[in-house]
Order: sequence, then structure tokens, then C-alpha cells
Amino acid sequence: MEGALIARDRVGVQDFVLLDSHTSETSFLNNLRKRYQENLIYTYIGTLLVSVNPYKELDIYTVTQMQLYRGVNFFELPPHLYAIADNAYRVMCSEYNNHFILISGESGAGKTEASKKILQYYAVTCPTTEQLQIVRDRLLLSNPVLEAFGNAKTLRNDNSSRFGKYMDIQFDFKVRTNLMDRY
Ligand SMILES: Nc1ncnc2c1ncn2[C@@H]1O[C@H](COP(=O)(O)OP(=O)(O)OP(=O)(O)O)[C@@H](O)[C@H]1O
Repeated sequence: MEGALIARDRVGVQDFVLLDSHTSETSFLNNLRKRYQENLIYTYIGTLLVSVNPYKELDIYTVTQMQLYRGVNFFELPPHLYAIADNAYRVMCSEYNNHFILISGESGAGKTEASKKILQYYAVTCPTTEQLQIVRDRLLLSNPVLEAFGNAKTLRNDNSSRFGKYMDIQFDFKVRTNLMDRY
């Protein structure tokens, strides 16, 4: 499964830095198009992740995929949001400092969906306790409430967020250190 996934991802280059003509816009777009046609929506530029909205459900957000990316070094697996999320978590744990993930793009690019997928990743893969599970469920359920009040249909996006979003996820140090060996 893992081998097939990695082989399938060898379409174009996984990292724009590896393009022969890395300063050419045409090569950049060709690589993006080639990968997109194979449903490979993620490509790195170093540690930055470029994403193209697939506008269809892809089977790349399963729990199996989450487990695959958990604790694995950034460049060992095909580019994915989960690699970004996992890397931020691991570096936070090892360096004892705050990290942020900045998601930007035009309306309809997929920012909101990406932020939800990152939350889901943390919900599934991070050490937890019974009490934390309640907070986690509330956090995930807060999205539909925010969207009910703050989203609207526009020409570009049927579910456009009409507000900026800042999410602050705080991890409990004790839980983290107690359960760190499981990570
Ligand atoms: N990874 C994805 N897989 C499948 N569909 C997606 C994905 N990302 C986005 N979409 C589709 O594209 C639509 C628009 O995405 P989203 O609302 O996340 O865009 P946005 O960048 O937050 O836009 P806005 O700035 O207008 O709020 C989603 O409602 C969903 O149908």
C-alpha cells in the first residue's frame, strides 16, 4: 500500500525545487498540471506546501493515511497536509516552542477545508485523555456553528468564509510528556 502510494506519486516532481528549470513559470505550471491530472494535489516547495483544489473527494484523508504520516520525517512520504501538521507538532514537542501553520490562497482555493483536515489530523493522532476528547469533539463541532453564521455563497465559492480565522490549539504539557513515548 505504502509502496504503491509512493510509486503513484512519482508524477512530475514532488518538490518544485527539484525542477530542472526551477525559475520557469511554464515548468512550474506543467508540473502542477501533470500531478493534478493524476489527482496529486500536493507538491512541496521546500518546506512549503502547494495545494490545488480537487473539487472532488479523494481517498487521501483516511485514518490509515493519518497513521502513515504520524511521526515520519517530512520528505520520506509524498507531499501532504498531514506531513505539515505532523512536522509542526513534532518540532513543537522537541523545541518546546510555539508553531504556526499559515494557510493562504484565493477564495475557493481550499483554505477552510485544509484547516479542518489539520484539526482532524491532530484529533486522531495526538495523545489524549477522556477529558481532552470532549474538548476535541467540541473543537471539531464548532466549525459548522462558525460557518452557519459566517459563511455565504459567492460567485467563487458556495461555502465562502466571510471572516478571517485564527485558531489557537493549546497542548497540555503534562499529557504531552506522559504520552510522548507513544508518538
Ligand atoms: N481537499 C479538498 N478535497 C475536496 N474538495 C475540496 C478540498 N478543498 C476544497 N474543496 C472544495 O472546495 C470548496 C471550497 O473550499 P474552501 O471553502 O475550503 O475554500 P476557501 O479557500 O476557504 O475559500 P474562501 O476564502 O472563499 O472561504 C469546498 O467547499 C469543497 O467543496
